[in-house]
Amino acid sequence: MLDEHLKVDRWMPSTFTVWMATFFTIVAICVFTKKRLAFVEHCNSIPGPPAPLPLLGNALELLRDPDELFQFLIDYLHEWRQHFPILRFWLGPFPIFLLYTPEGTEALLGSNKLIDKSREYQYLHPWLNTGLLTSTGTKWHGRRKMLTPTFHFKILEDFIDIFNKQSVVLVQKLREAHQDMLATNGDRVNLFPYVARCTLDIICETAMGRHVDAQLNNDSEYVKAVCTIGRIVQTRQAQPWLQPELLFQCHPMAKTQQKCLDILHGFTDKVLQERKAEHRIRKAEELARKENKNLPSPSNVDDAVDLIKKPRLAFLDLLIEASQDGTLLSDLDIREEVDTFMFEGQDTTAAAVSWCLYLIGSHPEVQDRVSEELNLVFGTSDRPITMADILQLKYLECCIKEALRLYPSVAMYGRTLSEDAIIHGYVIPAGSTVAVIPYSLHRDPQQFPDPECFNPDRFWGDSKRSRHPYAYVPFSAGPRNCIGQKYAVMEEKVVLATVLRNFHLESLEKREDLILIGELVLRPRDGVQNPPIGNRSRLKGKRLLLFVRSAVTAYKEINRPTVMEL
Ligand code: HEM
Repeated sequence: MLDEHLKVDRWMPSTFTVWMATFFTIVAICVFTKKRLAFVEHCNSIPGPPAPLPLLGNALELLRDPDELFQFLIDYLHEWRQHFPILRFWLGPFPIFLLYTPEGTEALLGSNKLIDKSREYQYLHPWLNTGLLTSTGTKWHGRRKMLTPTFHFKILEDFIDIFNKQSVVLVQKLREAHQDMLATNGDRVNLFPYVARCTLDIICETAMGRHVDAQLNNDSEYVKAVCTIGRIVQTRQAQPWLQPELLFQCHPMAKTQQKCLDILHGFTDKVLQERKAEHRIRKAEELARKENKNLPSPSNVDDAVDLIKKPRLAFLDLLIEASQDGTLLSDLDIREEVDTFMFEGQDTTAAAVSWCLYLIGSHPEVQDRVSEELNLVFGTSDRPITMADILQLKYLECCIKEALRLYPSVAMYGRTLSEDAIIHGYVIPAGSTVAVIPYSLHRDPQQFPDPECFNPDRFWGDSKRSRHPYAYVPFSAGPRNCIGQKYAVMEEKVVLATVLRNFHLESLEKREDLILIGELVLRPRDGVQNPPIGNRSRLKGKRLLLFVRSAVTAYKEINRPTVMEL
């Protein structure tokens, strides 16, 4: 009995211990509060609106309908930039600093140290894990070095066939949509999903060497999963209560996400195993051929690229090659990179192509010049587009660049600072989120006079020389710029040229009437039809309109005028 009493006593803290624990807790709270107050005071010395509520900051001002949020932010920045070069907001207890000047953008993106992605990217982790887009530190450095050769010009050249093939399907699908529309006495078709399915087919074939045939079969499980998971990520980014993992797991969306992940990862894993088997056979054949013919080994990079480039390989094959039988990259490593390409390479290009079509369709004089250029390069032939053609389509390239200036596909990208950074003379403390807003940056009147005007000539010839190197960053810039930039511009050129060789476009919706949504990509609210998440289905209205006729009048009949929606 006594023994038991003593046992209990041993576990009871003495009064001294309680006093010490209380004392240290109070000291810790005081130190934390002092530090926090100094941090808040410091952040508040950087230009920004007052934070009306201590814990919520400016969150309530930003808690708006998604239809309004992007426009609100842009309008706010437009006013703010007249007075200050940087904008600080408080998102709850976290400060976020927005950049929209070339100098500020250079300070962030030009740094080799500030390469950590911001918190918002973590919702991509279930799908992409930590691939090139979401990784950091030594992992990112190693991967970037390893993946750069897979975007070599000679390898991209092989993809032109795929760009051509899928663009032709797009034209065929637009024709069918046009016919359906006539048959149902409609006057418009939503163009954006057609383009999105085309870019999905392209990235799937170039990244994995497999067809998902999104254009021919938009009921595909994989296609639906890609679209749905994109919606889930952007929903979580916009809704703070879905961000903590624990709360998210209680929401039905978590189940939907798991279903999508099973489909997406299952597909990539299956293709990976098939391609690895094909790779082994190819290697064995290559070895046999070499032994027979005693072929010399490659003497420089170009020869080496030549060697791995035949027959046409997808990015996945190049990763298998680079993995050195799993010693440098495991199957999981390869999967996260392929999934990253699938994510980064689809919506971004779909938005870029669609915006460019919309803008060209709004400016007849620009469209005339594009048509002239197309006639010059292709005459009356409807042959596929070659690399030589792509290099000649200079004015079309200016249109692509100017469309990306006005409507950059990635409306915002952010970093978490791993150390203090000095931007415009302000010390931005380590741990903060800093984001570049290309939409505003690209409208700096010093760099782009009359910034709202769609004028592709801004990019003609040497005109970009007079601009700050960080004034135009649709593909980001510095060490973490877009690895797929060349691929994207080549793809855009082929898709646009193919559509414009077949249709004449006329946009009916005025730019000032568009409602912009800045989610994973910048899109017009009523221009994209996404599959619903779970049971929620959103029916889209009809906003961005394109008036479509036959394009190259020299050799194609002019169809009855019709109207298409973007
Ligand atoms: C018009 C089309 C595209 C645009 C506007 C675009 C834009 C961007 C931007 C702004 C970033 C930086 C994001 C950040 O810092 O968080 C980025 C990164 C990246 N992009 Fe693209 N992109 C496009 C197409 C593509 C394509 C087609 C691919 C692949 C096939 C691709 C692959 C990547 C990857 C892997 C990264 C991460 C690079 C790194 O962190 O090292 N992108 N892209």
